[in-house]
Amino acid sequence: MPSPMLEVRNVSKTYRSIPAVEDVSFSLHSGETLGYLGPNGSGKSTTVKMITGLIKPSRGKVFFDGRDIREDLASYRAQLGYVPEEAQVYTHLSGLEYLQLVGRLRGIRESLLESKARALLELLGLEHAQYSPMVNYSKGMRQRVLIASAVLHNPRLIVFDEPLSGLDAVSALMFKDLLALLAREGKAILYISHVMEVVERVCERVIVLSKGRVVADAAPHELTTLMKLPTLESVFAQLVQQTDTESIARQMVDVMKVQHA
Ligand SMILES: Nc1ncnc2c1ncn2[C@@H]1O[C@H](COP(=O)(O)OP(=O)(O)OP(=O)(O)O)[C@@H](O)[C@H]1O
Repeated sequence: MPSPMLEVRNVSKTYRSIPAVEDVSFSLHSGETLGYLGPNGSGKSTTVKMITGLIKPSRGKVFFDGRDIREDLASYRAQLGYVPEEAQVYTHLSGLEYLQLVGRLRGIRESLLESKARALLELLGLEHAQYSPMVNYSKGMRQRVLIASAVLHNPRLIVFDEPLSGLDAVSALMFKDLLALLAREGKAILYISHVMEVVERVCERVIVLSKGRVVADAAPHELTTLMKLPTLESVFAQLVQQTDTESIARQMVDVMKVQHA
C-alpha cells in the first residue's frame, strides 16, 4: 500500500473543555473518495476545519504527504481545494470576477486565469450569468461557482462539504461524474454529506462519526453485509443510535394539532 496523501492522526478538539472531536484517525490515498458521515453535532465540521488548517487540533496532527500541515500551511493550502457547506460568496462580484479573485489569491498566472475561469463557468452552465453580480444567482448557481473555485488551481486533495446542496438534478449528475473523473485523475477526495444514497454510490469507503468518535471505517457494502442491513442509511441509523424518528414525527404532529384556547 502506498503512503497516504492525507493522514489524520489521533486528532481531538475540545471547546471550553467540551470535546467536539475525540481521537479521530484515518488516512486518505490518491484516487480515493472517502465519505465522512455523522449526525448533526457529531464533529464533521470541526474535523474539516482541522484538515483545512482553519483551527488547530487540541491534540493530534494532520499530515499531508507525510508532513505536518501546520509546518507550512501556505504550501499545503496550494494543494487543497475546498467547497464549504455554506455558499458564502462575495455577492457583489460576478461569477467571473469571483473566480478571478480566487485564482489571483491562488497565484494563478493572469493570462491562464481568465481562460480557465471562463471555461469552467461555461462547463457549469453559467456562461450567460458570468458578468452578473452573484446576488442575482440562485443557491445552485452559487454552489456551482464554489465548485469551480475549488478545482481552479488543480489541487491534489479536495474537500467537499455537502456539495450537492441546492443543485438541480442535472447539475448533481454532472457533479457525480466529475467526482469519478477527479478520483481517476488521482485526486484524494473527502466527501462530507447527509445524503446516504449518494455517499453509498460515490464513496468506496465511509467513516461514520458519532459524538466526536469514529464508530465505523469501511466500504459501504462491508458495513451492510457485516450488520445484515439493507442500506447504508439503516447502518447509519443503527450506528449512531438515532431515536425513533417516526415516533418523534408523530408527536410533533400531535403538538401541532393542540388547539389554543
Ligand atoms: N466554536 C465552537 N464553540 C463551542 N462549541 C462548538 C464550536 N463549534 C462546534 N462546537 C460543538 O462541537 C460539536 C461538534 O460540532 P460540529 O459543527 O463539528 O458538528 P457537525 O457534525 O459538523 O454538525 P452538523 O451536521 O450540524 O453541521 C457540537 O456539539 C458543537 O456544539
